[in-house]
This record gives sequence, C-alpha cells and structure tokens, in this order.
Amino acid sequence: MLRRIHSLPGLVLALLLTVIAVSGTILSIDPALDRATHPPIERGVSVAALAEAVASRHGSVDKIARRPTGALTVTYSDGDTKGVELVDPATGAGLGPYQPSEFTRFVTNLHRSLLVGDAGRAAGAIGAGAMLVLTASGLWLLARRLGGWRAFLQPIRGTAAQCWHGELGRFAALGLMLSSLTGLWMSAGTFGLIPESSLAEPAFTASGGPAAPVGSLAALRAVDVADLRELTLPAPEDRTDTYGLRTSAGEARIDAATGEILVFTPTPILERVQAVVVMLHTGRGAWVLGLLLGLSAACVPAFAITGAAIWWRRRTNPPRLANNVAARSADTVILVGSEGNATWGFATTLHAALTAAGHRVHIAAMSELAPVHTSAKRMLILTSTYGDGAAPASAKGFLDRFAALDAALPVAVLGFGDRTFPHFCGYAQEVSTALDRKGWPRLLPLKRVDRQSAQEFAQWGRDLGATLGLDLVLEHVAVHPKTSELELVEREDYGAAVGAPIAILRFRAPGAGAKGQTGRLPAFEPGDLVGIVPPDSPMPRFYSLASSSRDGVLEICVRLREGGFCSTFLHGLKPGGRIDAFIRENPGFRPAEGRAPLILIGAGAGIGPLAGFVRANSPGRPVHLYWGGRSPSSDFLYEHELAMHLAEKRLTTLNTAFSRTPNGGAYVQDRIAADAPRLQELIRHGAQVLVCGGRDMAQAVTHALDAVVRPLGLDLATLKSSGRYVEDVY
Ligand SMILES: Cc1cc2nc3c(=O)[nH]c(=O)nc-3n(C[C@H](O)[C@H](O)[C@H](O)COP(=O)(O)O)c2cc1C
Repeated sequence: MLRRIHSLPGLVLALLLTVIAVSGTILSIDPALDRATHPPIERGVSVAALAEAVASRHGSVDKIARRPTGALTVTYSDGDTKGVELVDPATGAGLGPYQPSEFTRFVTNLHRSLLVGDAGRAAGAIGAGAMLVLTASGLWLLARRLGGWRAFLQPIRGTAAQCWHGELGRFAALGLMLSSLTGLWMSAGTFGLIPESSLAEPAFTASGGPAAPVGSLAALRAVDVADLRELTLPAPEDRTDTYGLRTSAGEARIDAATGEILVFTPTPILERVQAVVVMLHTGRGAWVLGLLLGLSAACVPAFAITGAAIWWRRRTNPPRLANNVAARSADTVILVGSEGNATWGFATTLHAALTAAGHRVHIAAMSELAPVHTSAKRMLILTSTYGDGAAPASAKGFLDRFAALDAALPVAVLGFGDRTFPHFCGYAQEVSTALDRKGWPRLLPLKRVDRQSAQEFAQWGRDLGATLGLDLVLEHVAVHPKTSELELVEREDYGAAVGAPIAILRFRAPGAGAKGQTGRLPAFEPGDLVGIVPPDSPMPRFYSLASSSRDGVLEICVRLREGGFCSTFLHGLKPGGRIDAFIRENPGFRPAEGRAPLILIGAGAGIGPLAGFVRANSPGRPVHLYWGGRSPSSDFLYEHELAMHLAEKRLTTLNTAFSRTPNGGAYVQDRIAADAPRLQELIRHGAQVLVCGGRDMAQAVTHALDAVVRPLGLDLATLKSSGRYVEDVY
C-alpha cells in the first residue's frame, strides 16, 4: 500500500514535479547572485538623509523601496520623464536604471503558474502536496528497507537505480519537505485560503502646514536605511498628503510639515509568518538555505528517472509463466518471497525443471498464500531477506496468512540472502520456525543460498530431486552482462605437493592490434568479482579479483576443486589461452575510506583480494594480514610480493599459519586467538576486519574473533552492521 502511495503520484506527476523543481533550482541561485551584486545595506544612514540625497537629484520622488533582491530603488519624475533607478544606500547616488531580469521573470512565472495562470497555480499546489507525500512515504519505505529508523544511515544496497534513489532521497528529503510545505502555504495564500489581515488603518489628520525639507523630519531621521522596506513621498502640491513609511515592524504615516508620526500600524502576525514562509521557500534573505533547497530540488529529475526504472523492473517481474498450472490442480506449489526479483528467476528455473519432470506446478508470491495451496502434495518456499532480517516485498503478510491455515503439507524452505548481513537469510529462518511450530513436515531442512550462488541452488536441487525420486538438474543462469574475451598472460602454480593445487592467473585484454599494445580491461577493484563462463556451460562461476584494472592485469587465485568444472578448465589453461568474463562489482567487500587500521584474514586462495588490498594501500595506513596455508615450501602464495610490501610499509605485519609443518601445524584462527591483545587494540582504534576464504575457515575465524571482541563490549553482529566486519566467503 505504502509503495503504491509512493509510486503512483511519482509516476503520474513526474513531468510536473520536474518542471517545478528545475525552475525552483534555477531561482534558488538568485539570492546568492543578488547577495554578490547587492551586498547587505550597512547601518548608519537615516532614511531622512537618504531621501534628502535622492530628492536633491530629481524633480519629484514618488517612492524609495527595498526590492526582494536586496536592491534599493527610487521611483521618480523629472518633468515629463518618469523612471526607476538603483541607488547607493550609503550616499543616495544614482547607479543607473533598474532593469529586472526578463529571464528570472519568465522562470518565476513558470515556477508559480506554469505560464498558464490560475490553472497552473492550482497544478503547482497539487505538485507541492504530491511532493510532500512522496518525500514522507519515500523516507518511510527507505527506513523499512534498511531495517528501521536506527539503520537509516547504513549503506544502501541494491541495483544502481535503487542505490541512487535512496542516497539522493536521504540527501534531499529535508529540503524537499521544507519547499513543499512552504509552497503549499503560499499556494493557500494565493487562493485566499489564508485570511487577510483585517486591521484597518486608524483615521488621522495631517497638520496641513507647508512641507518641511525631508532631511529634517524627525520620524524619518530615527529610522535606519537598513530597516527600510518602503517610503512613499507625499504629492508636492497636496498639503494634506503624508509620508508612508514601512519597516518590518509596521507601517507609519508621517506629517510632511511637522515630521511627527500621525499613526502607526504594527505588522500583523500573519504577515510576519508569511514573510518567514517566503524566506524559507525562496531563500531570499537566507541565500545559503536557498542554495541547499535548490540542490534538493535538483535531485527531482533523478528521482523521476531512477524511480521509473525501479517501477519498471518491479512491473516486468514476477515473470508471467505461460505454463503455470492453476493452484487447485497443482501437485507442487512454489511460493516466492522477493524484493529485487532475483529469487523469481531461481523459482522460474525450479518451476521449469519440475514441470519438465512431469509435475503440475503452480507458482505464486508468498503474499498470495491461500487455503487452496494446501490441496497440493508439497510446497516449496523460496524467499530472500530484506531490511535487517525482514520479509521482502512479495512475502508481506505471509506469516499472518499462514497462521490462519488449518491444513499442513510437506514443505521445504530455501533462503536467499547475503552472508555479510548480520541476519543471514533471517526471514527464511523466521518462516522455517513458524512452519516447525505448526508441525508442517519437512521435505528438506532449511537451506541458505549466499549471494545468489547458482552452485548452492543446484546442490539444493539435487537434494530435492533425491527426496522426490527425480534427477533434478537446476541450472540457473542469471541474466549476466555481456562478456569480454581475456587472454592468460602469466600463471604461477602452488600447492601441488600438499594436494591443494592453487594457481595465480593473470589475464589481459587481447591485443588491440599494434605490437605491444593491449586492449582495454573493464574497470574493477580488488575484491570485485569476475564471472567466468567456462566453455560448454552457460553458468558463470565467480572469483574474487586480486588486482585493480589500473594494474593492467586481471588477477585471480584459483584452487583446483575435485570435479570443479570451471576450476579444472582454468587450471588447464596455458598462456595465450582465452576466457569469456564479465565484472560484477562487490562494493560490500572493500576497505572503508580513511586511515583506520585494516585487519585482513584469509586462507588458501582467499589471499587473492587481500593481497590486492595490500598492493593498493598507500604506505602509512596500518594493515595486518593473517593468512593460513598448508606448507611454507609449497603454497606460500604471494610470499615475495608480501615481503616487498612489508619493506615498503604497505603492509604492517604478516602473520602466517601453516597446517602441515613437521613440528605441528596451526590454522589462521589459532593466530587470531594468540594475537588477541593486539587485535583488541586495533579494534578499539576503529579497525575494519575483512575476511576472505572458504566457509569452514570463515566460521572458525568468526568464532575466534568473537571471543577477541567480547571483552570490548562488542560482538561480530554489531561490527557487521556498521561495516567493520565484512566477508567474502565461498
Ligand atoms: C537493502 C538490502 C537488505 C538486505 N538485507 C539482508 C539481510 O538482512 N539478510 C540477508 O541474508 N540478506 C539480505 N539482503 C540480500 C538479499 O536477500 C539477497 O541479495 C537476495 O538474493 C535478493 O533476492 P531478491 O532480489 O529476490 O529480493 C539484503 C539486500 C538488500 C539490497
């Protein structure tokens, strides 16, 4: 519902809001420009002195006014010539004719009325109201997505459009709320919805004596030019006419002969409020605020584009399956919980494989759970997790609907999540617990898939197939970007003697033609992933990158896995051999900006990205590397390079643990436990921990490190949620 409240006005009014916002941004620059061209009026000159200086230069002066731009102008007549000129507030000297900018007038009209009068003004008011709703609902949605208001400033994850939409939203929300609230108030004033001040000016009678020189009038001598809003001068031939003086405090009538104040009307409260509202909307009198509001408004076109992209992606998914069997005649029901739609892709692969195996399969969103689904023979629930362990969009309300069901049927839950979140597959776990509580029989125990791993999904498929008595092959091919061809230029081989062959492979883009020249590599950083599509398989396998594209090579560390399709292919590759590859950014696994110490922990081929981080470190930032291998003589990867980094101070300390040494081996987690005091000191100084390697190693490290940070009153979940403990685990 909230999402609909957010997306509907956004999509329908995108153009209107963009016009209002862009024109508002242009106008927001004016107060800063005006301030540069008309510096604030200095105190020390009286209105009487200014009026006298001006009157001495002109036949007759009608009015001296301070414009919203801050400029002081005089409306005068010299014989038959009438004019308006700018004056110097300190001396009253003329500065040339006053010519307001035609462009500003045009943009102002566009902003206020879309150049179509009252209809445009009404549209503007609707736009302001819609912007208020969009901003409030957008903030609410973002907080929900991030796991609550306390997590509101956490990094935003998702597609590029989602990240930009959210980041800009956080930046612009306050400004947009202020602009739309004040805009609504001003529109209400325009349409007479705010009562006019009804204070009538009290009656007064002028003395009727001969007019005294303006410079001698006491009431005008008492007012500083800096406080002046407007001074109207009496008609010279009319002895009953008076001076009208307006300041922020109110309006006074002044006798032209005696210089006495005949009557004073203070500015009504509503008018004062109106002046503040105008200042908050236009930035006039507060140019810095004006620029900030303008910057916020400048984000609106980007909201329209990224918002439309997000909506379109959501709309084109879930996939409409032609062969989706009706729920009442299905033997298998697949329920999908998804926010970004990746899980729908996996569910579609499962649907196709089960259908091909002769099952009648119905697929639906978890939020559509209905009693009819329990007439099937089995239920398969595939769900991702959002927020901080919360339900994804298409699973909203599932648990309530589930609680209302009476029947039970065999079920399997497959969670999709990301290990780097504190609550890995938290929602799948919650669903699983609810199923257990109601005694639903299990086809398989809960399984968690990390970062959309096609391999883990395929393994679950094999397990499910075994349970159902099928040979179920789930070959899920996520839509991946176009691949580029890369050529192996160098390889180093380790570990064969200890039964764990690992190769460091370096690739370049194949030559672009001229001798010695190479083609361009795509851009990447250490820790990003390269997806390699091996021959005869459409399914890419992902490897962490050990180099940055600035190094001129794409470098990975690959451990040969028994029966591993891609690792066997890569280990068999000779210099000159080629691969098809694409880059997937992995911004969640990078050293944080700044100078805080880094603690890098890994084992085996997991050293790849860690060595890349060390190589990219500028000397001076403390970096401590803990790494575990099997034997110093066989698989000490990057040994010479790391020694060089130590000498150059890119690396502060290197702690290795080898498991197969003659006098008893050790593992990396042993080094961590033994080094607890130093690690505690580093963590106290804000250190970030980056872990890369196999799952078992990561689990052992988590255990050891948790014991290290507990005495500091911390735990790994807290470090994880603040980005100070990140993992790349496979
Ligand atoms: C904003 C955001 C929050 C997430 N929160 C979690 C989380 O708390 N636990 C988890 O295991 N995965 C979390 N993930 C990862 C997603 O569950 C994972 O990428 C999943 O494959 C997305 O599937 P979907 O596109 O079908 O929603 C989060 C992802 C994003 C973008």
